[in-house]
Amino acid sequence: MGDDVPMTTAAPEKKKEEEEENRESEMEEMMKNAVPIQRSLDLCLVLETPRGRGVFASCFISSGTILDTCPILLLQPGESIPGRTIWDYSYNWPTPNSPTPTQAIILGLGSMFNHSSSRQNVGWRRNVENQVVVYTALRDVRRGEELLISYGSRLTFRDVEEDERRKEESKEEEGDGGLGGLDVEGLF
Ligand SMILES: C[S@@+](CC[C@H](N)C(=O)[O-])C[C@H]1O[C@@H](n2cnc3c(N)ncnc32)[C@H](O)[C@@H]1O
Repeated sequence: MGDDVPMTTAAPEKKKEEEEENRESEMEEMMKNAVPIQRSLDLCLVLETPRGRGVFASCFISSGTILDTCPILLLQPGESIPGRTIWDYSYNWPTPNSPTPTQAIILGLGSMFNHSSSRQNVGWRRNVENQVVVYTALRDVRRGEELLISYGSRLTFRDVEEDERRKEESKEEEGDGGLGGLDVEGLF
């Protein structure tokens, strides 16, 4: 008994190492398909604006900054969702095997960008392969300015900018003047 060599811990240790190596190579494999996410920390959500909730610059943002990379929820062609509201948060999305585009719900902050016909300062681009939308500052943006995209010309709601324009026009006719933009710099 005294001369017996005790069982070493080498076998379980080796097994552990192998498992760790396997985990690492599985992870490496998985990371080959990773989509890089770029986003700015200089954004905030303002809850009550004439357009509802909106995304604003909490610091100066320089032209060309990637503001966010948002994943999407792709709907099936022809898929219908009861209720209208969700469609206000969807974009047309090309589908490889279908002649007609389907709809995609934009997840994250992407769904919070409001529309402007004349003062948009954010551009967006679909990355169809990775199923993300990338939002980029089109010009320098001041702290406190709202970040606005274009939804195109077929709006499903009454555009506050139109109302503002009409108000300004009637003011101009009365001898007042100037088109104002929403600016919440005082809030920060
Ligand atoms: C994608 S959501 C944007 C986030 C929305 N403001 C919220 O609070 O959830 C689109 C909706 O925002 C509102 N909206 C966006 N731009 C607008 C604008 N220029 N005038 C009025 N409402 C606007 C409309 O209600 C529209 O259906």
